[in-house]
Amino acid sequence: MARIDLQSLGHSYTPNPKSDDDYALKPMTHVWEQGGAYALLGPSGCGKTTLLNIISGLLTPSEGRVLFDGKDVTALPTEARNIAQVFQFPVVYDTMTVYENLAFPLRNRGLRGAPLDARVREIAGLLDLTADLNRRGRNLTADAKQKISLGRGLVRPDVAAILFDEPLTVIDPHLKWELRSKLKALHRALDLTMIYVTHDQTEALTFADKVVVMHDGRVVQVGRPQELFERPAHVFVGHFIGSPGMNVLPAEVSGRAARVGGHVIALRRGYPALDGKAKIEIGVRPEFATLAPAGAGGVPVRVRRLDDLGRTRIARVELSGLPMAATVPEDLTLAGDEASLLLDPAMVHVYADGTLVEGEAA
Ligand SMILES: Nc1ncnc2c1ncn2[C@@H]1O[C@H](COP(=O)(O)OP(=O)(O)OP(=O)(O)O)[C@@H](O)[C@H]1O
Repeated sequence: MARIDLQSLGHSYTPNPKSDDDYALKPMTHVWEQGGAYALLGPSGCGKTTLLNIISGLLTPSEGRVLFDGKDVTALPTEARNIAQVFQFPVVYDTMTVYENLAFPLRNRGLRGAPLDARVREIAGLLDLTADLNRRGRNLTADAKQKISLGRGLVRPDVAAILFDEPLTVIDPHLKWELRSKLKALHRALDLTMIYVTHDQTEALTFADKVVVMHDGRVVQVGRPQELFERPAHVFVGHFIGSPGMNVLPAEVSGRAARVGGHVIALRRGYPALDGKAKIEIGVRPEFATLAPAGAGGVPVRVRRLDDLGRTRIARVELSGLPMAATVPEDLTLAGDEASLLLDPAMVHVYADGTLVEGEAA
């Protein structure tokens, strides 16, 4: 296991980058703590694979350094980095048994006899593969093969880190949930540094203690799932995480008030004069915007639609013509399309050019 330091790390696929746009990974500094469960989350093309390939040694960064436990590994190839990787598609030897597949990475490291046998059986047990140990790889389903790939990634106790690149892509939807929870349990049981790349927020939020959210080649927030939900550091995080995502509205902010289309919205924190050139917005998640009968206080809105999402009902409303989503309390009945929106001031955040502005505490 290792702590991984990324120091002023950036990558451009073009030889002489001139502007930020030329970087697939904009220069950043970040620490992956030893034993942590991290997810690298972001949409297609945001730079996840580029970053993962730099950590694994498949790609040499155009700028900056990668350190494993303080040792500079930037120029070392994958084989010299002592990491395990699990890819989207299973890597399983068809002619070998499940046991041999799991034992293979250990044998390669010189392990033999009882310690090898104990570790193979431990990992097989954790992945529910004990009954399959004597079956050949070729006779297994895609799901089972990917479980073995996971096992082969997890089996070596001495790895600096295990890198997972969208490992559940080929897994049947109903098994995904099971494997996701299992990976989380495996992380607890095995105390390994794990980095899990995905574009799927559910996978990231269930697996990781800390999620690194990427957007357009930049790390926009590193935080626990709850922090990403309650305090998105960037409007992108607000949109990307949550369903529906955070409401973002253009606003004028001064002191403890935001003005949106002539209505005043109270803020928990105070804001100094904000840069006149920046685009100022407020963001509030639907979970912290509650619909109430017209005249109940809050800001007046027009209800356009109610969506029943099973456990909750979401209202699509307009505030001064701006679309928003809000939570509908179970017992609310509306007469007509006029209503009020009650916003939790502690959960209304202010953004300048997309980035969270820290207000002054109450
Ligand atoms: N070998 C390459 N040469 C030039 N540009 C590349 C290369 N690989 C990736 N890119 C570009 O770098 C950017 C980041 O790509 P990357 O594959 O790292 O993103 P990603 O988040 O992993 O996306 P996906 O989930 O689709 O794999 C994209 O604009 C992509 O087109």
